[in-house]
Amino acid sequence: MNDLKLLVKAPAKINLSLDVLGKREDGYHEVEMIMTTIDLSDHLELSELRENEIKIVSQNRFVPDDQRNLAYQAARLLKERYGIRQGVEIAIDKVIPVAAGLAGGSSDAAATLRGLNKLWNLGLSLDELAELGAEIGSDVSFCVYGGTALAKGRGEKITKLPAPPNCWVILAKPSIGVSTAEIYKQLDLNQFVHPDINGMIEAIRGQDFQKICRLAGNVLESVTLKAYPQVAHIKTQMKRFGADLALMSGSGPTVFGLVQYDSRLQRIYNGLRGFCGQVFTVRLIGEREQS
Ligand SMILES: C[C@](O)(CO)[C@H](O)COP(=O)(O)OP(=O)(O)OC[C@H]1O[C@@H](n2ccc(N)nc2=O)[C@H](O)[C@@H]1O
Ligand SMILES: Nc1ncnc2c1ncn2[C@@H]1O[C@H](COP(=O)(O)OP(=O)(O)OP(=O)(O)O)[C@@H](O)[C@H]1O
Repeated sequence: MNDLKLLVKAPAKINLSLDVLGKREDGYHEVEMIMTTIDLSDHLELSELRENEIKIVSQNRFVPDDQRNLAYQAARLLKERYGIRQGVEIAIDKVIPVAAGLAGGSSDAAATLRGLNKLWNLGLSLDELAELGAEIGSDVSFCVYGGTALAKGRGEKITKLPAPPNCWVILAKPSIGVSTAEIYKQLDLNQFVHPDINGMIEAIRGQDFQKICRLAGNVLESVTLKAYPQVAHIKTQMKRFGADLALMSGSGPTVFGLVQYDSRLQRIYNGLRGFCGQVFTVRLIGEREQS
């Protein structure tokens, strides 16, 4: 039987910069990334259950409905850490493509942490939720805060940044999924040029759209573009159709384009729709939402 319900939004992220500094002893890589949230969101409905269980409901067949789901792991972590005996049903209306490089699962986990903090009156701060999030996955801490940030360490050390200048974001995802672990594993640290992260921070602070486009870079492209030539093709076409920037997000395979003026949007969208599985046109969110 259901009692209280809460709706929570879980927005996707893109990486404006993604640099890898080296491999760590724990098997992870030391990264420096600039991440920003975009207006493409999953919607979660959290409902109290009388039974002491975590139930995942989703219509999307690629979303696991058991402990493999990152939202499940978030609920279990809070239950164990704070001795919660109540159950919860987490209904996930999946909008963000799965295994796409857009942190869909991580954002669902972060939204679950934020939502259950309210539903169960835990009184945790965003910083505390972000620290818990790091136990679930490297992108979860950023997703707890949202907005725009520099992420260091294995991705969990977050420094807030201002929102980039407003623009359109075109997302193009070919119909393949990419394993993040596999891409990191194949990365050759001598095979790429490091993006200028400090320059990118300056460009964001200075609201310089052209400089942002010039300095954006993702070293994981050195692996994914070789392994999946269709991703490289999308990048080339997106630029050709008129995007100011075309870059892969995370470990891919989604490519995002930034476009400042509406006049070019339709042309790029139509061009990509011709050959690419899923195409979305959205806005940057850029600013943190209040918890
Ligand atoms: C590619 C990005 O999405 C960019 O935002 C993140 O770096 C990856 O974040 P994520 O999917 O939350 O990653 P996790 O679930 O923590 O890790 C998945 C796998 O990716 C590799 N991994 C991840 C993060 C990192 N800094 N170094 C790594 O080598 C590890 O093999 C790990 O087992
Ligand atoms: N809530 C969830 N939504 C989608 N996938 C999930 C979820 N929980 C677990 N997964 C599993 O995680 C895998 C990666 O999915 P996800 O959409 O999070 O990847 P991603 O966007 O590439 O993540 P990142 O950008 O953080 O590397 C999926 O194949 C799926 O099995």
